[in-house]
Amino acid sequence: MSDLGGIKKIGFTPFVDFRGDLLKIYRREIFQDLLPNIEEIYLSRSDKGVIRGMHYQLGGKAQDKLVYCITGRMLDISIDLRPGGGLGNVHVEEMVGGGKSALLIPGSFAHGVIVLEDQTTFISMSPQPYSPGDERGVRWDTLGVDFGLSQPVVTEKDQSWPSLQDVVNQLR
Ligand SMILES: Cc1cn([C@H]2C[C@H](O)[C@@H](COP(=O)(O)OP(=O)(O)O[C@H]3O[C@@H](C)C(=O)[C@@H](O)[C@H]3O)O2)c(=O)[nH]c1=O
Repeated sequence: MSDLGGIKKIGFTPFVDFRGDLLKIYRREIFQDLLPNIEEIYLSRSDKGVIRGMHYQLGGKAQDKLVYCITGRMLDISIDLRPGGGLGNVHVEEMVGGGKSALLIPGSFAHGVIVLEDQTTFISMSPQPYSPGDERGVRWDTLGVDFGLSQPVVTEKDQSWPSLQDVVNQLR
């Protein structure tokens, strides 16, 4: 397990045999301090150019996420919203389907994905429930990163979040 400025990257060793392989992406024993119980699991599928996020839930409703890319390819984006030196730091991690690692993103980070290939799917597991009334966001095109997207596919909700700078100023 490696620490990427507050985000954890968890490596797995697949069990491989002549039929294919088996990858265990959650074991309570390994996650007992970080993610002892899973409350919700969802699967998300998107085509190339889709942007989801960058979402977070307020205070007591903050949602930790264990994210694993099953098929396709995507950029996983985490934004540090903890008060302190790292506030506003953006971490971009490319994830490929069937890869050997997952990311654990604490609820104190905003999270989103930028999808690089059609039929990209990922699984997300959380120990806290989705709480739409407590959801907030950061607008994807204010992160200071050029994602080189020619035709972004984004919801009205996600296009109308405040800029990263505004969110940072609010949290300072
Ligand atoms: C995420 C989520 C959505 N929904 C519903 C609400 C809505 O009708 C529909 C689509 O919701 P959204 O547009 O918010 O879905 P989406 O933009 O995919 O939101 C997700 O983005 C990724 C990057 C994350 O990190 C997640 O935590 C979550 O915020 O699904 C749930 O019922 N439970 C959930 O946990």
